[in-house]
Amino acid sequence: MLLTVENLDVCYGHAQVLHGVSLRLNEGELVCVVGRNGAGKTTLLKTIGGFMSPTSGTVDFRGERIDGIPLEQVARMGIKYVYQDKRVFSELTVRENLELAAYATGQSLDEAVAKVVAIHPKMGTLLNSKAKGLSGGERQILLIGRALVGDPQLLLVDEPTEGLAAIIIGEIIDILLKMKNRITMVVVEQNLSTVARLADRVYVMKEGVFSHEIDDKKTIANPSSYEDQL
Ligand SMILES: Nc1ncnc2c1ncn2[C@@H]1O[C@H](COP(=O)(O)OP(=O)(O)OP(=O)(O)O)[C@@H](O)[C@H]1O
Repeated sequence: MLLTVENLDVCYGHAQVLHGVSLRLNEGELVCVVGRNGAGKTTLLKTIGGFMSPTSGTVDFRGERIDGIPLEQVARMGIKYVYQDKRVFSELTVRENLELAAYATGQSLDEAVAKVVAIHPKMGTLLNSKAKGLSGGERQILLIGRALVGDPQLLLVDEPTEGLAAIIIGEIIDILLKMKNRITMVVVEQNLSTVARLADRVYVMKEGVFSHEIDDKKTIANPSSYEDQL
């Protein structure tokens, strides 16, 4: 098991948002977490990624406890978080955005550029463009490529298709499919047709609790069969 989350309780102040959440993830798997707005999906990713500490429960990564350890240490262990907000360093060029990621991980700029070009060759023609001029889809691709710099072992991807046009969503799904099996991923998604194409396993989150786990490929591919569980 690459990641084991056991009985996680997480609070913002006095408000408890996650209640006894447990999740396991094998190496190479792509697991989707689905649920309505406010269900607690982002909070779960933030807790795994070291941005928040649980009030109780544990997070184990490669057999080591990582809950409550400093964020930089979690990142160094090979867990990267792709934020929901699609924020890049907009005044910097694509190349400079990658340079920052390269610097932070000790990889060379060439290696960092190669990572993003490998998932989306067109990015090679945009290296000198300011990131603020990128489309929403290109920005998301830059963020995913940037997260791959340093060769993480686990990628936490928060709503990668949110706010994007259907044709771009298709491109993002193709990129995630290309990465599948090479890197283990937890992807939070509200768009069930995206989930149907991507997921090996699905957790349905409702009001801070995992209400269902779906591991049958046929069921996953037929989202209308589980949309009423959201
Ligand atoms: N910083 C915060 N302080 C207080 N409450 C918060 C904070 N962030 C989130 N919450 C609350 O925690 C609950 C879960 O939020 P979370 O963002 O994890 O849900 P989500 O399933 O990811 O939803 P979304 O799709 O809207 O991002 C919500 O009720 C939200 O209002």
